[in-house]
Amino acid sequence: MGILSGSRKLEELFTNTDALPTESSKAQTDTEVSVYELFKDARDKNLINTIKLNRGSHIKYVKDGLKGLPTYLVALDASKPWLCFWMLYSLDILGDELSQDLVKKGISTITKLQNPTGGFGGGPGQISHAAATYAAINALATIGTKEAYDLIDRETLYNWFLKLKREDGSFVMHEGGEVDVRGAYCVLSAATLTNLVTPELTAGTAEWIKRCQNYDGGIGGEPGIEGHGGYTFCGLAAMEIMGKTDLLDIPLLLRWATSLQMQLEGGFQGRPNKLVDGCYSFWVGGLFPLLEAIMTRNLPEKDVEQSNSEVSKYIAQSLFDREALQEYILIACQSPKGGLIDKPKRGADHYHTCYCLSGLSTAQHHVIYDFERAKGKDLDSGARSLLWKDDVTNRIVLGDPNNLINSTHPIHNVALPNVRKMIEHFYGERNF
Ligand SMILES: CC(C)=CCC/C(C)=C/CC/C(C)=C/COP(=O)(O)OP(=O)(O)O
Ligand SMILES: [Zn+2]
Repeated sequence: MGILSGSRKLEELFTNTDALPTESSKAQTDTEVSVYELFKDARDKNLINTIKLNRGSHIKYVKDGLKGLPTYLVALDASKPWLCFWMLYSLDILGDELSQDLVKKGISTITKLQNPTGGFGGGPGQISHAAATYAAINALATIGTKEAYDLIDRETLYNWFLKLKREDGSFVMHEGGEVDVRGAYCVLSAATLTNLVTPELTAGTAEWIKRCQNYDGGIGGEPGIEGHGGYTFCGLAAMEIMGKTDLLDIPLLLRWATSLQMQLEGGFQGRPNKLVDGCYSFWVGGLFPLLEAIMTRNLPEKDVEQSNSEVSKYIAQSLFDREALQEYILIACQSPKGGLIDKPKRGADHYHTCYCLSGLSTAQHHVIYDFERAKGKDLDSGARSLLWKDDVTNRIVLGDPNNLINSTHPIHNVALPNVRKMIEHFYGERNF
């Protein structure tokens, strides 16, 4: 179906029959057929304004998953920290307080994954991996207790980070492993939360990520590779951590990202001409708070001060269709059995549950960078991560007002207060 180049509400699709797919243009893929039918049904029953997030059944899905964790772990043997993160984060963002028992289990699972030579593996006895380490640190941030923070051996972690670093500034995913932009993001996100970002760690990395941006604006896994939402998020967030987004072509990236929101579904593709998938609600949807902050920061002073200026108003109104994304997630991505999904007719899994919820949170909240507080100060990456705040005056909650979930941090994808708590723990009192 046609690519949505501007913001177009699905509501418009429902009231304007010209905008609906015609016999000749509709039903090009199974996803489009299912989504079309689901949306038509929702329109016929006038459900859009009362549509509900099935919070209770998603919480139950995650909790049942936690009970069955030993079974999952056979199939997903190398993904233990990811499962911990996806599940604990999903509960947290849905507003379900983590029980003492869960906190204890989370800490004991992650303790067993830490290697004496630094970093965390995907399972006990497995070599350390950048993605597993990122997930372990995010899970510990979500648990949010002193015991969770203090299990991290920062000295060996830092030395291991340096072992992943290559001369050209890129990072491998594990010793002897493949290079890609996920490595830079995973290392720098984890290093920011644990106060380990140094000039030695970041030397050359921004220049290497710049080489991963393509002619169309998207960022690929490594230089010369097609851009993809997952890698683009990693590249942009890593650049933001280093304060080096000026090296990227931001207008081109913005154009690429906006073109991935589909008119029919309201959800995002991960790259042009591919299918919409619920997880890109975060990997692509999550680019917009970062892009908004970067563009606002780059505005000439007069546009910022003049709050009614066209350009700052345009940026503040959001760069993507926040309602259409919520429609896709709420109508097409909720499994009737609990948990969230890639697209209709697929089964739920914990990865899609986590990233559909992160995307929902990003669409509901307007999380902004407090650049006024940053002005004129030379802040480290931890201090900059603390400057993100939830602009409560600009929330959009589609359907039932109880659909509102907690806000997530645009760089780390951990609930905002948990990022604050962990940074305050590792950096001490921040004076700015
Ligand atoms: C922090 C971290 C580890 C981030 C991971 C980011 C992420 C989701 C990367 C995706 C990589 C990729 C090329 C998927 C394409 O799969 P596909 O061809 O099956 O999917 P597509 O058709 O939707 O492109
Ligand atoms: Zn997916």
